[in-house]
Amino acid sequence: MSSALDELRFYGTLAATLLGPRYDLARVPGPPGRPLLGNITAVMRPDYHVQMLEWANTYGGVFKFSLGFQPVVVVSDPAVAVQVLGRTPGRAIPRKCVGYKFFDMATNASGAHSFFTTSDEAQWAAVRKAAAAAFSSANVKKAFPIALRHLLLVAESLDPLGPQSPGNPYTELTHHSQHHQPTHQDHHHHQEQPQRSHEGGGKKQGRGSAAVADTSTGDGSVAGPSYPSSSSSNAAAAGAKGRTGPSGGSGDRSSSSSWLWRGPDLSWLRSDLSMGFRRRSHSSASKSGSAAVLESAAAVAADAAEAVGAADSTAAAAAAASAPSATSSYVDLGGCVGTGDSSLATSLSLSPSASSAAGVTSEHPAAAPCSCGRCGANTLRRGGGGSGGSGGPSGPAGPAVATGPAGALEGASKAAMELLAAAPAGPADSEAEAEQQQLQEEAAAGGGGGRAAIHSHPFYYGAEDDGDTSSAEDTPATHTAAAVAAEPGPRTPAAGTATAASAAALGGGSSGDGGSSDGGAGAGARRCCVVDIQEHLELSLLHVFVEALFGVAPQDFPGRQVAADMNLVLEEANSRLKVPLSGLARAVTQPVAQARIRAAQLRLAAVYGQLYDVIRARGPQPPAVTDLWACLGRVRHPKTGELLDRGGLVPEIGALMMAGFDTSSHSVAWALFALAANPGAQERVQQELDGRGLLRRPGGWAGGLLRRPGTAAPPRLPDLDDLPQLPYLSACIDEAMRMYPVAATASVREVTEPTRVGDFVIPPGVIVWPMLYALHNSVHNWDRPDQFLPERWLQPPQQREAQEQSYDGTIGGGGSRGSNRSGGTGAAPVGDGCGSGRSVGAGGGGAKGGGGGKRYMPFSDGMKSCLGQALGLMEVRTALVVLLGRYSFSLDPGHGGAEAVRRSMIMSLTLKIRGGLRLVATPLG
Ligand code: HEM
Repeated sequence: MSSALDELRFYGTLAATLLGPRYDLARVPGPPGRPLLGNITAVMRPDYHVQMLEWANTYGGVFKFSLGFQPVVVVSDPAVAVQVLGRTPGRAIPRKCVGYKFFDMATNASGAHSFFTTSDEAQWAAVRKAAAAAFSSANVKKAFPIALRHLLLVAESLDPLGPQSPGNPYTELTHHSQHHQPTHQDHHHHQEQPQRSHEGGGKKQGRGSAAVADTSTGDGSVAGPSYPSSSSSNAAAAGAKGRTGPSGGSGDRSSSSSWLWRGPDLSWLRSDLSMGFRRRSHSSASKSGSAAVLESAAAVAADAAEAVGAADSTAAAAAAASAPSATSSYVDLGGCVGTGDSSLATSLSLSPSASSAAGVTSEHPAAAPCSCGRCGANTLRRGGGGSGGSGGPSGPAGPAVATGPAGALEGASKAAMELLAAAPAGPADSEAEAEQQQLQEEAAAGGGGGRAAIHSHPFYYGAEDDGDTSSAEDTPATHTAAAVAAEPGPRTPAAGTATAASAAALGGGSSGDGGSSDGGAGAGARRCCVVDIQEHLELSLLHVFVEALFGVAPQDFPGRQVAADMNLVLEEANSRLKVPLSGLARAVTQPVAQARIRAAQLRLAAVYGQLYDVIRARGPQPPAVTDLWACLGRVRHPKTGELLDRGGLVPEIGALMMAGFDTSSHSVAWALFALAANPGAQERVQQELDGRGLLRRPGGWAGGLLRRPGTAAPPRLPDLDDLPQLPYLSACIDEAMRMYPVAATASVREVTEPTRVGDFVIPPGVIVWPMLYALHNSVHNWDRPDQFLPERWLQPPQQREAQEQSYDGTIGGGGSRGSNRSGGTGAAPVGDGCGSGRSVGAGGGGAKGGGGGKRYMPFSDGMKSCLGQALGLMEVRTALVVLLGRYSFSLDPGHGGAEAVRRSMIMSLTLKIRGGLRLVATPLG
């Protein structure tokens, strides 16, 4: 109700302003609007940023549209954008972040503002200052091994036929995402073209093949049956979409509308709003989730302080290594979760023994197909193989198809298995085996030496030692070792056999780099897997966030539920942002949907509250401890001087979480999309990785015919110093972030006093919106903006500048286009391997607005620019190095081509792909 009053008050003020003195608003060009509605109908689309870009191309770098009575001035002129964003508080134009009040929905349940959503409150300055210390390059360095570990696990999970680390939380995503739940968007596509399956389609292609282009024509040439539409696939999709909890449709990432179209789903009523963190062990199973977390919090804080005080980093590593092991593994939630049969809360409280009693396994998940008979979890879908290996129609999806390992084993030719088993191990084997042995020894020793940095982290959130007998393999440390050890190459005999057998069963259908798109007699037996990469990245980078910045082990964190809830709430926030008073209207017309969103909000708030408890339980920290949780714990209220209480800190925790994983995960997803759609660029990245030993190399050969699976040499693990040494990869990242700046609509401001924006004097109350998507894609700012051209970032700065001048558009009267880039060779990059590459932009004279301009600012600019830029870039680069070093990616033909994917873009705080980004991941080597 208070937010409704806020809205009414806002429009009252605005009306008074507009009836007052005259301004230049009427002179600002823009699309004609309808009486009363203005342009609401034009922007009531999930990809409204595309509409804004069209208007920017038509009306120029400063144009106006209206949401009912609310005028909005959109800025894509670089010089004016910089002026509006304000580089320093003193020079900033007076404004507040009015649009962002809706995103308070995602940061807390009470409607209080967080620092992300304000810029004028004193508390913003206090929190920003405190949090900034946590994003130092030293802390980014500390976060690197954590990010690497999670991303290795993600990489491992993309090859479900390969060995999996026990409890790899991403494997279950992969396997669920073998099935595709048609989204509303898909229905549109399906109307346009024959339905298709991802199931082993003979038209799957590998690197360099042209089939992606073929499918982008939407000609329906990809053979295969229709998507599964049975309840089993619904259940699987529910899992895949993170609908793990009682929120019903909340986990469906396809769109907020999806759950509306599905009709009322009252399963959320069974919600357990408390959603405590997961219990850790047998003994803690009787305690509340929070209690279990809090119990260990003090130990973590002690470790942290001790680590800081320790004379060298070895001591810190030792402190972490000596932390008792986590005693619970991720529970394979199976396909049943999200069907309403069991809530995540219930699943989370399963102790390891209970898990195994329930059939939960930490073995290769494919060895444990869900027995529910409905969800079809763990059945595999493969491109270029199986029944579709020869280009013929593939078998129907679902549990009935023996596509899992059992089926693979059954179907495997015994002779092929023997041949593969008998093939001599090449040098790669022995090397890799030695490496595996080393890793296992390290893991057994609890980290230390060599790659110990990966295995240990001073803030590793160890469980209490309660005599639990769970294996130490469950610790994140050994996950890393296992993940690395599981790189194709050395295999345990069982896994190797299964893989070989499966590969044989796949019949040599090629989706590999041979480019044979029709399966059949591919030179190497390849397997590939269709994954919703967005989902993997969201969850893994959320885990990185909580582990690196809050010192909370992901096992203790309901990551899938949080990601799903965040998606739901953010989409709602976006709709409210566009349509005035829509929140009020929806509360009346869609009470069930609104209640579901409210439930998600409350769950999120409960999670933030638990993180607050963790911070307080660890107690005050010495100034040398600069981890985010410690920094936040020190923030004092600017007026009272007291430490921020729960009401003050919870919204800030929520804001940081909101800002901290959605952005980086979708930046990676967009880069992978761009590279999947541009196989030539992808190959060049991989050549670059190869040059630094970061690419998985082909393995040995069996009988001269088949590449012997399991013999590929694992790539070297990247270290932080590798990241800036990959110029072509950096260029691809820059280009992907240019075309798809995830925080595309960030930076919405309301001017609070008469303000000059470009040539126009704008009255207070008007929303001024420097729109990054339009800035990055406007024809006025870029040559061929709709083309993915990494090369444009490789030119020497001077040449680039000259080129920029040559297509210096009509906006800004020849103003400078400070070509900031995200690192590497960019102007004035800050720091080292984790360097943010932040530059202040090569502003030149003559730009309209007088401040110079930057036409590339994916992290925004000015006093509210991204705090986590260095961390975010490190995550993006690490993810791409790890994933592209092990797989080649192509678009799932089911998407209907690259253009169709682009048409599925939605803006939901961040730019994402409705229904997920499905990529075919084909192991290299
Ligand atoms: C590639 C990844 C990322 C991108 C593209 C990105 C982009 C942005 C952008 C455009 C803004 C400005 C929003 C505005 O103008 O209101 C912003 C703000 C912010 N970002 Fe990021 N971000 C990324 C990663 C991160 C990470 C990993 C964190 C860590 C927690 C983070 C924390 C923040 C915070 C706290 C703010 C608000 C600053 C303030 O309001 O003063 N970001 N980000």
